[in-house]
Amino acid sequence: MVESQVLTVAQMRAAEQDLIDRGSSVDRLMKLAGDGAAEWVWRLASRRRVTVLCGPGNNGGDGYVIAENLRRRGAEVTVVAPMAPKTDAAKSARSRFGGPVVSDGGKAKGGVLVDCLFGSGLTRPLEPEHALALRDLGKRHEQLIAIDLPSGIESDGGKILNENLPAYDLTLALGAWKYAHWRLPARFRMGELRLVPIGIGHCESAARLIGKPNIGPPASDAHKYTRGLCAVIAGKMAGAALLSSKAAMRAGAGYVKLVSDHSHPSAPAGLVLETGDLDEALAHRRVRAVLIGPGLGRDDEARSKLASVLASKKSAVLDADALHLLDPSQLQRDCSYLATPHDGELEALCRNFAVLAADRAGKALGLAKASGMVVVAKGPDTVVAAPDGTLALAKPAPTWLSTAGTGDILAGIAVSRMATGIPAFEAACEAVWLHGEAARLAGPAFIADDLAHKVADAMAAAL
Ligand SMILES: NC(=O)C1=CN([C@@H]2O[C@H](COP(=O)(O)OP(=O)(O)OC[C@H]3O[C@@H](n4cnc5c(N)ncnc54)[C@H](O)[C@@H]3O)[C@@H](O)[C@H]2O)[C@@H](O)CC1
Ligand SMILES: Nc1ncnc2c1ncn2[C@@H]1O[C@H](COP(=O)(O)OP(=O)(O)O)[C@@H](O)[C@H]1O
Ligand SMILES: [K+]
Repeated sequence: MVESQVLTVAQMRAAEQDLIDRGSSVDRLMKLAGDGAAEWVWRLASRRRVTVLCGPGNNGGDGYVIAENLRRRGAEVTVVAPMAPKTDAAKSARSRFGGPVVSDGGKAKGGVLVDCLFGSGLTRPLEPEHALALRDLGKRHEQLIAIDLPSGIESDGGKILNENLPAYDLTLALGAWKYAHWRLPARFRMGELRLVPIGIGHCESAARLIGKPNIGPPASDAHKYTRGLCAVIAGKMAGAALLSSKAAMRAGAGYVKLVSDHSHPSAPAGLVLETGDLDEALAHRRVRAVLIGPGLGRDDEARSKLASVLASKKSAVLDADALHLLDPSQLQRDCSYLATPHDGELEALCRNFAVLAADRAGKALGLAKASGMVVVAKGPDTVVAAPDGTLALAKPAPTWLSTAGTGDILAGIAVSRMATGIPAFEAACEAVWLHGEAARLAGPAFIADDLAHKVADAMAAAL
């Protein structure tokens, strides 16, 4: 879906060029973008005075289109342009604006500031005088709207290039989402996000935004085995694998087995406990997916359990300690693996698989390619990467997830989705969405046990 694609600057330029090759023009796209954005500004301003801060490039050009649109509707608009327009499209948009343009925004104040200083073309930090002007104007306006991106943000990486820049109430993404709209720290400066369409088509290599999955109830002839049997392998810390099992029981699999040497007196009655030989448990033909890692430990016994899981050639979710113990040569060809590292585990895996990359998305993609595993690089802005280079970005999840045991829940959901028989990448994206939704439904200050219970409600929301 076009609305869920997330583009790099290079992909955005190619998509715009594609539209131009089909008969559009930069001026026409700028008019579409500016008029679409003006609609939002008009509503938010509701007759208050508007200041539009315009830069030298096409982001500034959008600003002149917005300003003229508002002026024609009768709004009181001032353009502040500390730099003259440089691109042909921006110059021509400037020439069509019939209102006042000042180069110094020292006196400008009002209801709404529209930031069109720089957009996706920003390649280096703002000059100090421009950063200062933006900061001062931000203080003198009641509400701030960023066009395409807040100025001072790097589009592909989501980095904030200048300190003390304002936070926005609304950011209007033009044509398509850029990475910065969904990456940290940029995301938290943008306020509400809205997409203004300009006719950008489907881009094959684009990353996608993880949205609500369409899961559906079990088939009319379903039974527990057709829905999928998954096995969770416990280790040293009994609680972690139990948490994973509780989440797995609520995430779609028809049958969840906890293979453990512990007694688990608080386990739900519906959870099947297996205490016998691990290789025998894994050999059962109905076991469709296995989870190993939560609470596993890192001793010889843990190492041997991991070796058994990998030797069984079952589809597997590898989490926590299993990611530290993993030897690249243990991964079997033609087996489906899903790894769920947090940043520390991702670092260790990248060292182990000789992957060099700067950010979480780059590391996840590099690791997926080098290992053949689907990688869920989890954190405040989780990404999912597949070995073929497909990338999916999660929308921000509640920060209450930053509590012990929530990763065990994610791994439990993931193995349950995998046990239903869907491909690992889809299982990973569904798991990330269900995990975030369960956290939303759990409200503030939940503990991992509460989160496991809310997985059923998250499933209900996806039906
Ligand atoms: N290309 C197109 O067809 C369209 C582009 N659109 C707009 O165009 C924007 C991208 O336009 P541009 O590529 O012109 O880039 P910007 O307007 O974001 O930046 C302008 C130019 O300033 C220079 N620059 C970069 N960092 C700077 C700094 N720190 N200080 C001073 N100068 C700096 C660069 O040469 C950059 O190209 C998008 O964000 C969007 O708002 C929209 O109008 C829709 C159509
Ligand atoms: N600040 C945050 N905002 C949103 N989600 C977070 C945040 N911190 C952690 N999470 C999520 O919580 C989970 C934590 O997993 P992990 O670090 O493995 O914890 P544990 O090992 O204690 O289970 C991950 O899914 C991660 O994406
Ligand atoms: K901007």
